[in-house]
Amino acid sequence: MPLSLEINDLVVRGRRGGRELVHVPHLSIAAGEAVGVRGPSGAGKSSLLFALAGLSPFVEGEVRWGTENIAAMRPARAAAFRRSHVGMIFQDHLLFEELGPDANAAIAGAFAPRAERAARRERASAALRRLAVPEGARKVETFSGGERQRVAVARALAGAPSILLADEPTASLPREASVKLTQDLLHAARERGATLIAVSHDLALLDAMDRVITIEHGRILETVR
Ligand SMILES: Nc1ncnc2c1ncn2[C@@H]1O[C@H](COP(=O)(O)OP(=O)(O)OP(=O)(O)O)[C@@H](O)[C@H]1O
Repeated sequence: MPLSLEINDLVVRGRRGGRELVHVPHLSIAAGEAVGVRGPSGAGKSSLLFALAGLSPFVEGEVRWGTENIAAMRPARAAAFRRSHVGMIFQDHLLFEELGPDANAAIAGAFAPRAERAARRERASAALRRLAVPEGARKVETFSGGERQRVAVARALAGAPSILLADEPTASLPREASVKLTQDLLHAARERGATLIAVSHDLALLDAMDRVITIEHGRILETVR
């Protein structure tokens, strides 16, 4: 189910009573929209992304996905919401080095009920094939940067998410590979009607988005369509 995002009076802090890392008075993103987030290092882009995923412990205000305010959820509820709706691609991938691509991509289903586990494995394999990740039992520790990035994308897609949150998904990839990954990511999001929010410095990626938001010092400076 496609989900829109509505942010109201969002403040993210690194610790209780600490300084504001992010302050967004208002932001609306339509269901199925693809939005890029850019800004200098330390601007608060990752902090915003984590808050959107309900992964920041010190938030005030509303982060409403559809009718649900993830900023007000207890950690266990937020985790359940993420499992059902959110696919995340982290800046440093966070892969399990000792496992192969299939196990990595399907990992979130490891503790799911049997039927869901099978469905997730199926979607993980389909995503790996479509992203042309080398098959087989090789551990991902032997994978190149681009291959690892594609495993991380496949893992995000394996949960059939309605929300895709990506932190620098094309970082450190050569131009051709980053263009391809951007296309794959957009295609996967559009196919599902998923809302895509991608933090990036990559101009080609930003250019491919419906809208680009610029953040500086934790504040939205401008929005360009
Ligand atoms: N838990 C925390 N406690 C205190 N400060 C934090 C915490 N997490 C991040 N920060 C600070 O908040 C600011 C924003 O960090 P963030 O990682 O969100 O920036 P970014 O825009 O994603 O940067 P980059 O492009 O370098 O990844 C930085 O100054 C960072 O040092």
